[in-house]
Amino acid sequence: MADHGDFDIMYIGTLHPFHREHAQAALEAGKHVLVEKPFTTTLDDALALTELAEKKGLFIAEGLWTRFFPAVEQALHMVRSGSLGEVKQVEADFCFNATADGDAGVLFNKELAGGANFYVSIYSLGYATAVFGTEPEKIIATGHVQEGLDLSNVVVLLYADGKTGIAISGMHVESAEETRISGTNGRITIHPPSHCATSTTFYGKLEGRGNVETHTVQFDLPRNPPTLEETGGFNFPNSIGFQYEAAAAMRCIHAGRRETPQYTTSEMLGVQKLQDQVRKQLHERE
Ligand SMILES: NC(=O)C1=CN([C@@H]2O[C@H](COP(=O)(O)OP(=O)(O)OC[C@H]3O[C@@H](n4cnc5c(N)ncnc54)[C@H](OP(=O)(O)O)[C@@H]3O)[C@@H](O)[C@H]2O)C=CC1
Ligand SMILES: O=C1OC[C@@H](O)[C@H](O)[C@H]1O
Repeated sequence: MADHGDFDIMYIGTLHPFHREHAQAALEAGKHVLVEKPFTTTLDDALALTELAEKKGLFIAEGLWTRFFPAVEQALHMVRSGSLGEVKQVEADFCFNATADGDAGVLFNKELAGGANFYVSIYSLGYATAVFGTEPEKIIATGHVQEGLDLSNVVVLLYADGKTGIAISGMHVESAEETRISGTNGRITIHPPSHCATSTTFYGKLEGRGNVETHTVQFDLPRNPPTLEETGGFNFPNSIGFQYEAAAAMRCIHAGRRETPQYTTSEMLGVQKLQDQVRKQLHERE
């Protein structure tokens, strides 16, 4: 397909163990690539792909669609512009009961790189790295692992200056899926489903302990196509918001950029490195 199609970019949405091979084939055929999460299943594979993209002068990104939702961009802008004071804590979770979904087979298949870490951890971990970066002083990961598959995991990232990121992921319960980012002058909540959020609330500290002013922002999603019902509908919440990521990739390619500013290659590789450490710790515990 990569060798024969008249198109610029390939979106790799295949099963986890095939991402490297399929993205590599696309790059070798001269196509830009947007790869579904997890970008690859090992750091070595991630490095091989990004090096190849660089050599070929092609755009490459992991499709962490969360980063392109306007609500998330707004929240991260507030964090970076100092509205919360000095940010010290990020708490994020994403757990869902995978057994309640129809086709959960691959999620419980070790050979297909199933498990909570590969499937959803990027969403909660990605909030910590968006705020504090990918070089914590210490990372502690633990979870419930059965026969090589993590059903749930908790990752604590300790950064310099008393900063902490907490990322919880699982395939076992329906969690709140709310992200809280707290600073010395206030906090911001990215409301559920925070991996594809459409609203945030800022709580700014006022004089006196516990007194806050609140400001909620709501972003409308793009409209669903009129043919959605005929084509079977979406499987997951806010899926129409996938177009934010697609539009960002298109803008980058038109501008000759090889990565997105919302989720740079350097951050993505840093996350892959952390993920390798998380999996090592998770599986040591089994
Ligand atoms: N961002 C998001 O919202 C979501 C992201 N994902 C991610 O998307 C990716 C795919 O997951 P999901 O859509 O659930 O998986 P599916 O099983 O629904 O789809 C996988 C696709 O890959 C194809 N495929 C499987 N094996 C091969 C192969 N060896 N060569 C070529 N094509 C192959 C399948 O083709 P065929 O049908 O012909 O077998 C199918 O079209 C994963 O990385 C997952 O984590 C998943 C859900 C939501
Ligand atoms: O990546 C994903 O996997 C789990 C889904 O529930 C979620 O919507 C999707 O983004």
